[in-house]
Amino acid sequence: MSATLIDGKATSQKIKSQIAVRVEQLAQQGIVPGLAVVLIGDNPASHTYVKNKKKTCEALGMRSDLLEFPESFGEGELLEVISNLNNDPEIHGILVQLPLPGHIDEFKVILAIDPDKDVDGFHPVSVGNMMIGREAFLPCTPHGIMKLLEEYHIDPAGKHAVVIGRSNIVGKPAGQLLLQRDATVTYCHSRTVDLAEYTRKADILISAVGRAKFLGKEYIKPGAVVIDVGMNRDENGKLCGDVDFEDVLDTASHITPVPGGVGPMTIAMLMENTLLSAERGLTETK
Ligand SMILES: NC(=O)C1=CN([C@@H]2O[C@H](COP(=O)(O)OP(=O)(O)OC[C@H]3O[C@@H](n4cnc5c(N)ncnc54)[C@H](OP(=O)(O)O)[C@@H]3O)[C@@H](O)[C@H]2O)C=CC1
Ligand SMILES: Nc1nc(=O)c2c([nH]1)NC[C@@H]1CN(c3ccc(C(=O)N[C@@H](CCC(=O)O)C(=O)O)cc3)C=[N+]21
Ligand SMILES: [Mg+2]
Repeated sequence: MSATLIDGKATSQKIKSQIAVRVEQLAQQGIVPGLAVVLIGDNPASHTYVKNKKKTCEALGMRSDLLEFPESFGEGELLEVISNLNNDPEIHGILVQLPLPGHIDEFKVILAIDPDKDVDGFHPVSVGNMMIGREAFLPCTPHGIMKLLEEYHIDPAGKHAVVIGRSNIVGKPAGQLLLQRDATVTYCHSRTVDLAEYTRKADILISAVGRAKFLGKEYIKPGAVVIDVGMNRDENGKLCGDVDFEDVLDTASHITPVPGGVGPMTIAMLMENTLLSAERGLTETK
């Protein structure tokens, strides 16, 4: 039996068409959701993602400003850019593409973003609100994963979810959102002893490691749902995930492809957060 493909591309299209309707409703009130993407340096992968975000914004009738600066851009200058965006009423969302050059303190930069415009969900206020189950901008990749599970009627309640990776932007919040949906959650990371011992007990396996074809079928419990967050290049330079897709196809019950799985959902959730921010501006006076 071959696993069911979890189609992130199709699911993200569906979500984006719903977003487009709401963008149109806002337009009738003279509001255009605006996202500012700040990109420092010339990491080619970052450029691809950022272009993707801009294209999607425009397709949905949203405004997207790309602010590009050289690798040598100073921390103080960046903080000033953010302060200006915080005060710009036409900007509803601010995304600073990570990673930042080594001379810039990432935490300081995230802290400078107005939590009301924190569409990445990386600000400690957003993280804290998410942790205690209050309203917050949810981090896009973990939120996208939850939407995929929902779309495929996979209820995490009572399941054992194993998350490989504990970064602040993917692994850690992914485990939290699964916990909120009543999964029993195990985190694994580079210091985990005998990884397969854990992953073979996973009903839902989330891999956010960043190593090409890291997981073969010996890591997978028969019938498991496999969510592959990894974005890697294989030996031929082709985009691939952490999971050896072909190898696990007969073991897993569901699997996300790379590309076409989690990635497109991340972008869709970013658009949704930006829209939500613009909609909130209507009901709140500041
Ligand atoms: N599809 C999408 O939308 C997105 C995809 N990505 C991709 O997801 C991947 C992860 O991203 P990110 O979380 O930012 O990456 P990080 O490098 O920040 O985190 C990687 C995690 O994997 C763990 N790890 C590394 N080696 C092993 C190992 N041998 N066994 C078990 N765990 C290990 C690390 O452990 P430790 O903490 O101990 O170092 C760390 O927690 C990347 O490929 C990235 O490109 C990222 C964001 C969005
Ligand atoms: N502040 C910040 N926020 C982020 O959300 C953020 C970031 N920094 N830094 C980098 C990571 C990575 N990330 C991806 C988003 C979309 C795809 C995506 O669309 N992937 C497509 C393929 C893209 C391609 O063809 O290259 C897919 O999987 O189908 C991938 C990766 C967001 N990130
Ligand atoms: Mg840095």
